[in-house]
Amino acid sequence: MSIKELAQTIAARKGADPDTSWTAQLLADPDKAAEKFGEEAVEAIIEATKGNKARLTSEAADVLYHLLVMCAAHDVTLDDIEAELASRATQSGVTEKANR
Ligand SMILES: N=c1c2ncn([C@@H]3O[C@H](COP(=O)(O)OP(=O)(O)OP(=O)(O)O)[C@@H](O)[C@H]3O)c2ncn1[C@@H]1O[C@H](COP(=O)(O)O)[C@@H](O)[C@H]1O
Repeated sequence: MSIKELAQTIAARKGADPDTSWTAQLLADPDKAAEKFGEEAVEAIIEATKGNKARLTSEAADVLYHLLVMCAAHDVTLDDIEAELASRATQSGVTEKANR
């Protein structure tokens, strides 16, 4: 699944029944979504320092999923994040030229 498809799936869970959807449960509780993101980030750091590639891949997927859910809980979309990244790419190009 692409990150775009994952973000669309998460957005479609807004207002869904929290009893049948983990995503809906987190979207209904933004602080819990933030807490889960923090836990997953720490788990990814631990696997990275252990050098376990398979476990890091799994934890990285958890991090991406929970990051998108946390952002969606605050109405921050993948488009918003991509726009921010695009603006940085432009800024960094300017900085690079200025440093030449
Ligand atoms: N990518 C995910 C995803 N990754 C993790 N999780 C859930 O997040 C919860 C917490 O994950 P953890 O790994 O922390 O689980 P844990 O029990 O703490 O296990 P450990 O890692 O600590 O050992 C679990 O219930 C996982 O099932 C996810 N739940 C949903 N998705 C995606 O979201 C879609 C919609 O899901 P629902 O909202 O559940 O329909 C799914 O089809 C998936 O594509």
